[in-house]
Amino acid sequence: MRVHVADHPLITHKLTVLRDRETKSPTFRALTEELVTLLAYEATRSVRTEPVDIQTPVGPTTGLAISKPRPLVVPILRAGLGMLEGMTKLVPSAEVGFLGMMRDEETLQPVTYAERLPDDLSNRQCFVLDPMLATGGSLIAAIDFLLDRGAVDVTAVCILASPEGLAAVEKAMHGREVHIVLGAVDEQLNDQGYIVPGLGDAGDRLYGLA
Ligand SMILES: O=P(O)(O)OC[C@H]1O[C@H](OP(=O)(O)OP(=O)(O)O)[C@H](O)[C@@H]1O
Ligand SMILES: O=c1cc[nH]c(=O)[nH]1
Ligand SMILES: [Mg+2]
Repeated sequence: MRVHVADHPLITHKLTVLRDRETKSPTFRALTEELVTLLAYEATRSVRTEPVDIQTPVGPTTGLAISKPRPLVVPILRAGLGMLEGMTKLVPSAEVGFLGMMRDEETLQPVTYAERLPDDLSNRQCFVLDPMLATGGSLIAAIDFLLDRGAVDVTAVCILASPEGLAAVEKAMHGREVHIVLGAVDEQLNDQGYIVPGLGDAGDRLYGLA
């Protein structure tokens, strides 16, 4: 498993405002989108391309374009939805699939309540979006879902992770190649499975519903 923590003062600045409990939903949503755009730049570094012949106003040349089949972007509802716009701004040709998951707050186990993905993901590059990698249960379930459908290449884009969650994902992957791009790795999980210092409940802060 490859983990890349994006280290950039703009990301750190935006994360600080995002974490602040005084930051209200409209600003939280805007910052989430901006952060994803910065993280997506790194996450798409190995997006597959193919040569294309074009004519510039001056003459012919061969450039590179994102190859087919198109990359698949999968936001994990609800909080991952707040990251979708930032990602598709950068990769407008991407296809979008959806996974609805909620963590049972007693057991901390993920429950999948919705799925809308292509049946056959063989030969697809997939980008999973979820702001919070806490125990890792939701991300492990999402990645397993994609790999079981034949995805060959999975990159997760998360805003924050806990060290415990990252270790859990690594263990669950059994050497299968996944890539995780993060804004920061925080100190730890608390007894309720929240990332500390974290930013609280990302879904509630984006959408304001419990
Ligand atoms: O790593 P884990 O311990 O599985 O926790 C992380 C998950 O928890 C949050 O979703 P939540 O279950 O709160 O659903 P929501 O997005 O609808 O708020 C978050 O967006 C992740 O999906
Ligand atoms: O800190 C956390 C943990 C899980 N889900 C969140 O939204 N925040
Ligand atoms: Mg939530």
